[in-house]
Amino acid sequence: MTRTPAAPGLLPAAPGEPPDPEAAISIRGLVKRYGDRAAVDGLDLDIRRGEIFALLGPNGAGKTTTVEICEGYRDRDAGEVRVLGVDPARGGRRWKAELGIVLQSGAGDSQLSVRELLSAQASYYADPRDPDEVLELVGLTEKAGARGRTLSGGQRRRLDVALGIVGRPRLLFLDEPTTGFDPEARRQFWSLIRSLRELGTTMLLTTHYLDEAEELADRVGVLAHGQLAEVAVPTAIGGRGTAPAVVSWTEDGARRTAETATPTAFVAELAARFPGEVPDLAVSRPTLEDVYLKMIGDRS
Ligand SMILES: Nc1ncnc2c1ncn2[C@@H]1O[C@H](COP(=O)(O)OP(=O)(O)OP(=O)(O)O)[C@@H](O)[C@H]1O
Repeated sequence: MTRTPAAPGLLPAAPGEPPDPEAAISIRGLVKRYGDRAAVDGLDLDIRRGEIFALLGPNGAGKTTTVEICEGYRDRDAGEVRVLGVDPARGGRRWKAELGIVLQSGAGDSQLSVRELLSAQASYYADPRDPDEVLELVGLTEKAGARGRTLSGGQRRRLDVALGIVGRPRLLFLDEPTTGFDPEARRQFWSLIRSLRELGTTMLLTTHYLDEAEELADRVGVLAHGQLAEVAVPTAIGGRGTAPAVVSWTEDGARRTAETATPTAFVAELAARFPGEVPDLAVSRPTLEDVYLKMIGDRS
């Protein structure tokens, strides 16, 4: 099979070819059945080192199953999987130490202080990050002495992330990381994730927040019925990059809209009809949420 040249990190997974040893995660023909139902049904996926990859999909699509197989927590029925070059079914302690896992359920109920929890976690690793630096990175320095159970929901999630990264993982799994965050906390969390990317951490993110995927991910993959419907950069998925723009404005007291492939020319013509500003002018393209809902709808 020939591959089309693409920018690094954009090559599609190649069904039928062996797993890519250079990839952070390489999956070929993955199948996982529960009874006679396939939760994952022949999945091919490569996640490049250093990228943030968002795995999207409706409830029950197979995201958690896929991620837990990659983490070594679930077995598989068929297919090949390599995570940092190792089959997760046979991953030992050294391999596990290179993974960071931020689960949905927090670790915040402890009687230990935030710093004690982090120091305890750091002690499991050969080359951990300095717990105080991690607290700074996640914005919890002021809570270092607080007991886990006294933290707010958003602070607990930050603590979860801190626990996930203190071992200096090369690959970080983030499962619904910002559920329950207020808008400001989400923005702060996003900037934390970007800082981790700059430090070279590969991240696999599962989220139901499409704006989050759009903000953070280098590529997104849409999973439906245990198969990948599409993998692309967020701006191109579902034909977004070439979809017509929708121009809307107010004229004669009514809201007008028009679809056009040449919005610049359209707006120029429109501008010529009005003496000043075009009232309430807006130009939009389909959002990631628009195309995602269409893709999911087409497959249900
Ligand atoms: N331990 C299990 N036993 C039986 N069926 C399971 C088990 N775990 C998952 N399933 C089924 O496999 C399918 C995929 O589940 P999975 O948890 O991977 O989906 P998901 O994409 O992570 O969903 P969500 O967005 O709701 O977390 C679902 O139909 C689910 O009911």
